[in-house]
Amino acid sequence: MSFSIHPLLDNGFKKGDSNKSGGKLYCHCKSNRIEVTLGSDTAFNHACGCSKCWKPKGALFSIVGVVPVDKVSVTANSNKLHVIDTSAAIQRHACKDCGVHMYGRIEVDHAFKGLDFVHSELSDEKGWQEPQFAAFVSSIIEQGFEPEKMGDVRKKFQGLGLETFDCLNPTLMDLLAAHTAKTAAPKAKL
Ligand SMILES: N[C@@H](CCC(=O)N[C@@H](CS)C(=O)NCC(=O)O)C(=O)O
Ligand SMILES: [Zn+2]
Ligand SMILES: [Zn+2]
Repeated sequence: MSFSIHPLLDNGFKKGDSNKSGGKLYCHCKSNRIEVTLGSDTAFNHACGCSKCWKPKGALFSIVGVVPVDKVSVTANSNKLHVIDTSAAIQRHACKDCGVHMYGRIEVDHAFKGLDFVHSELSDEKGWQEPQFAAFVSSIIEQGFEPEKMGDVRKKFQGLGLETFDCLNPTLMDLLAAHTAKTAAPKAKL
C-alpha cells in the first residue's frame, strides 16, 4: 500500500488491557521532555483524519482518545507547553520545541468539556485502549490526499475491524447533538 494510515495500525493492532489504569506520556524532545501523567486509560480512542490533531510523521491519521481532566497532570517541563490555536474548541497544548500535542482541553461550553484529548502512543507502555473507529476520514482530502484512493483507505480500516465516519461516530455525534438541543432556545418536541 502506498500510504500509511498510522504506524501503529498499518500492520494490525492488539486489543488493550482492560485493567490499564494510566501511565506517562512524553513529548519527542531528546532532552527536557515534557511529561504528562494520566491517572486512567483513554476512552473513545480513535483514528482522526482531521487537520488539527497531532499525527506522527508520514501518518494520514492521528490516534486520539479522552481522559477526565482531573486524571491529567503535567509532571515535568510544563514551561515548554503552549496552546497552538487559542480560537479552537479544543485547546491543544503542544511542545514549543518538538511540536507534539500533549493534551487538548475544552474550556468553553461543550458536550465534551471535562475530558482531555490525548495520544496514548506518547507512552512507552503497552496495554492502552485500542482504537474503536475512524473519524473525519474524508478530511484527509483537504490535506492533499488523492480522493481516488479513499476507497483503499476505507477498506484498510474495514480490514482492521474499524468503522469509518466523516465526522465522529454515532455515540459521540448523539452526545454533541443532545448538548446542542439542551443549550439551544426551546423548541417544540419532535
Ligand atoms: N475538516 C476539518 C475538521 C476539523 C474538525 O472539526 N476536527 C474535529 C475533530 S478533532 C473537532 O472536534 N475539532 C474541534 C477543535 O479542533 O477544536 C479539518 O480537517 O480541519
Ligand atoms: Zn518536545
Ligand atoms: Zn481531529
